[in-house]
Amino acid sequence: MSKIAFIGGGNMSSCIFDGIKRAHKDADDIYVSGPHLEKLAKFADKKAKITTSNVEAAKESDIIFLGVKPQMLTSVLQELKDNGIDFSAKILVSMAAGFKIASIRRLTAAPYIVRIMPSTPAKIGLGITGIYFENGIDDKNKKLISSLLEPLGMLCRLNSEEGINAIGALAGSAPAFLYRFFEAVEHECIRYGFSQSDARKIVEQLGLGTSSMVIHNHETPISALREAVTSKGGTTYEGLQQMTAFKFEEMIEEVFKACMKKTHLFEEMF
Ligand SMILES: NC(=O)C1=CN([C@@H]2O[C@H](COP(=O)(O)OP(=O)(O)OC[C@H]3O[C@@H](n4cnc5c(N)ncnc54)[C@H](O)[C@@H]3O)[C@@H](O)[C@H]2O)C=CC1
Ligand SMILES: O=C(O)[C@@H]1CCC=N1
Repeated sequence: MSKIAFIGGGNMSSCIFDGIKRAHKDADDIYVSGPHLEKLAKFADKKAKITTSNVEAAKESDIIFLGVKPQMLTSVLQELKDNGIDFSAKILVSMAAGFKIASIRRLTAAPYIVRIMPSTPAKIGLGITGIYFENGIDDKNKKLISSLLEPLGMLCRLNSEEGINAIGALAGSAPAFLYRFFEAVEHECIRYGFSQSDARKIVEQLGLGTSSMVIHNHETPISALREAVTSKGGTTYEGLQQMTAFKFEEMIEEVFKACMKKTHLFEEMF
């Protein structure tokens, strides 16, 4: 097994780390670095080598996952470069939104760079992870990196970095938008007299039942599933009319546009 490091031990690194540990029982000695050793204790409990030195983690590894926020990545890469890390035989795997391969290469001169875009449901093996391999990464390494990410759920191979940007919005950010919908329904449950605990259970079952209906009726257009709920002259129709009046589809379009705009702004900044 190649030696693996995570620079930054936050949410996403933790999801990927756990996935690797689930699927690759031989993946010992994974390095995780971050500024606060106490915050890395959960990795140490799972036999990771934890350190406050990004340089040490990078030096000791063949595959380096970059798990810091985009705003931190320039200084982290600069630090590695300034400390003499030789990237020529290493693979950098960046999960940062809006941080292009060209920018990573400018800072490191690394020849092998992969961009990935995970999502938090990866924590329970139900994520969607976008992956973009640049030319130059051989099939063996493509297979290896893919095998590290497959435990996270669906792996979506993309042909461009713009594809990574899109999947970042459509799959990376979208859980936040669905949570916002769930929060609003939970709020309505309470308005109509349900306890907080019952409201939560209703939202959980609503999400599970509805997405399961979509999955179990794979050949059926989602619009047909909606129509099956909407009795002619009935109550659902009135609710949907309100969604139309509030320009629901236009709102969703604007939501994703805003994500993409920020991603492109990041790309110009870094
Ligand atoms: N949270 C999400 O749903 C998704 C996040 N991403 C990307 O994943 C990356 C990480 O995001 P999260 O895990 O959500 O953030 P996070 O805030 O949970 O993790 C970032 C980690 O970096 C560490 N850190 C800060 N400065 C550092 C330094 N100088 N050296 C080493 N470590 C340092 C922090 O202590 C923290 O543990 C970001 O680039 C983000 O764009 C991508 C897709 C989805
Ligand atoms: O909010 C963000 O910037 C990251 C990228 C996709 C999901 N979370």
